[in-house]
Amino acid sequence: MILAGDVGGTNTRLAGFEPVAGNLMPIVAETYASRDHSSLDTIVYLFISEYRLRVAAACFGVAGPVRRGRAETTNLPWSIDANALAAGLKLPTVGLINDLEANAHGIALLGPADFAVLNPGAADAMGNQAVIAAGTGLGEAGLFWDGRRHRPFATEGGHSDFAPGDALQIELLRHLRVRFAHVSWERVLSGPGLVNLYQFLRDTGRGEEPDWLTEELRNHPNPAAVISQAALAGKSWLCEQALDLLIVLYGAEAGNLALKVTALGGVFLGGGIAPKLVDRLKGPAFLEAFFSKGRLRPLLEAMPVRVILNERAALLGAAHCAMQTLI
Ligand SMILES: Nc1ncnc2c1ncn2[C@@H]1O[C@H](COP(=O)(O)OP(=O)(O)OP(=O)(O)O)[C@@H](O)[C@H]1O
Repeated sequence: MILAGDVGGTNTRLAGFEPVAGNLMPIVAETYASRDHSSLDTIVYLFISEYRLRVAAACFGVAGPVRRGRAETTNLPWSIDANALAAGLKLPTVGLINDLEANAHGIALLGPADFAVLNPGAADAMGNQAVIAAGTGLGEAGLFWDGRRHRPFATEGGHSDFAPGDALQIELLRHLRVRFAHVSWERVLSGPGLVNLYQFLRDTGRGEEPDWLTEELRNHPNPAAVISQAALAGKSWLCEQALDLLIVLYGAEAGNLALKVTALGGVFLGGGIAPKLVDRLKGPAFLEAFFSKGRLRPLLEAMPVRVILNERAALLGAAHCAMQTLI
């Protein structure tokens, strides 16, 4: 059995796959609330004992930078050590990679039904690719095209400086600088980022917060979902403004990443938030922000842009990396 993990600030997804004729057949899968557990190791041993798995190879994609087989997860108080996991699993090695790198490995294993197309791009699109994923945090990765295949690499681009694009966003940056010494893209483009956008609009007098919303935001464990669901249902003008701003910022930063890796082979939106907002992402605001890069606009228009709808993309990518160690 191949054990794969996608370790995020909110969700830790684990799955067991059987390699069948070079393909990965999913056998068992489970999603755990990351914050309910003290470490990844605890969840891994729980999963293995629950399903009585015999693990031949393992790889985990984790939300944070990985250095020399170790990772401190950015939005969780966890330290992950590949050697300790390997010893616990009685394996010679365990793969530990960034979760967006795992996502990037997973893209080649998906089919057309796993994507929603936002921009078709050039018919002969080829070259580097990029993945950007807003979730609990903001992950970004590139896929270098070596002339024969794509080679994924992790970045920490989500922690680069937020660059405002208009007067409202300049005001947003000023507002957030009071709270955060460093205002990264993650502070405005993620689940907690949506809450920051909403609070900015509310606290700068852009609209009234009705009592029912105050109540829901106070009591709900997932305020980002409250805001986006109220926006999609047309129940709150303030929430709609916050969601509209998130969509514009998603387009702007996806375009920044696309320029940085010259992603003529395509840009992919991963993570848990994009699939919930596909209809909004298909509206004109996302692509307009993606394209609006001055003289390079035609280059961006040639790039295919797709949302990854399959929530197991990173798991598949991690499983694929683990399978390579068996060959
Ligand atoms: N309907 C929704 N609209 C907007 N945000 C949402 C919605 N539902 C959940 N979220 C937010 O999505 C985030 C979780 O995303 P995801 O499922 O990608 O988690 P994750 O893999 O643990 O994250 P990461 O890998 O970024 O650490 C949470 O911050 C949550 O508040």
